[in-house]
Amino acid sequence: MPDRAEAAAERTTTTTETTAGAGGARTAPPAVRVQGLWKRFGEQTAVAGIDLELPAGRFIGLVGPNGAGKTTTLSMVTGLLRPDMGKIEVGGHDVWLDPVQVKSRIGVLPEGLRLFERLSGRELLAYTGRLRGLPGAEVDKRATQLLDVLDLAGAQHKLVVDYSTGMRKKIGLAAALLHNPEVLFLDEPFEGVDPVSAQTIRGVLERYTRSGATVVFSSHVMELVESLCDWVAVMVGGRIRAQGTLAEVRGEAPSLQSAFLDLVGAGRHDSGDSLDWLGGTR
Ligand SMILES: Nc1ncnc2c1ncn2[C@@H]1O[C@H](COP(=O)(O)OP(=O)(O)OP(=O)(O)O)[C@@H](O)[C@H]1O
Repeated sequence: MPDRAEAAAERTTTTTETTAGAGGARTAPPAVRVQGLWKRFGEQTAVAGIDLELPAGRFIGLVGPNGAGKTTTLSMVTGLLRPDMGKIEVGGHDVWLDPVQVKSRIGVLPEGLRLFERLSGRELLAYTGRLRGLPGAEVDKRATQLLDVLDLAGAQHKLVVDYSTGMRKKIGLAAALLHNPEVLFLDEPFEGVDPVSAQTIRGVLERYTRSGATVVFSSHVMELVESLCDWVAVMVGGRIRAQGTLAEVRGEAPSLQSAFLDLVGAGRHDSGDSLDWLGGTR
């Protein structure tokens, strides 16, 4: 009998969606399609031949333990890191053969976000908007709205170098959203963000996906993924262990956290009992 991890892996679904148009049913490409993706760093295999099909218009969580390969995967999918092997498409366009098409359609908030530190928040948005080819007046309007919604209006003239971790995440998110991308990729967007700002970011992202756009974000925080995402991919040791709707991946487990612990085999780890010298009387 398969264990819960195997059963969840078997629940993996293919999710090319069909939309009914005036001329009848047509197949919309998935937001992201990954086939046979590999990346090695020397002896270390970070991503071991994964296939992924992320449906459009969903809030998608990419979850996995430390070192699972999430950042490496997102870096390859967003055109920041060249794969050793494999094919990646975003909205039907090949990321590495058609990079301009892809980059005009995506927004990215990468891990270890590097920003133009000597610009103010507003200048950063103005610069990003012009790089994206938006007219100046439109950039001004959108920047003002984003700064307001993300509660950065008061800090808009401060240099980015002086921003806190959470403020950096928020200005990075504003820059990633400015051109209204079809797919938004976020690596740990809530890390270092206070609960009030997290709620604001959440509201912005929920509104964005309701309009038909796709969010793909990586996180370790299962409660967050469970409350935000309607579609989940679980990565362990460079491989995809399960992908599908939240309900499919959760299966019979009481929570995503519990399904995740089963999938990563957490029950087989020493949970600290061997540290018998730690604590107690000295
Ligand atoms: N530039 C690099 N050089 C060498 N090894 C790397 C490099 N980048 C990643 N790795 C290795 O690849 C594996 C996957 O790393 P990655 O950062 O993609 O994992 P992750 O799932 O994002 O982890 P975390 O949740 O801890 O951020 C790890 O073993 C890591 O040490």
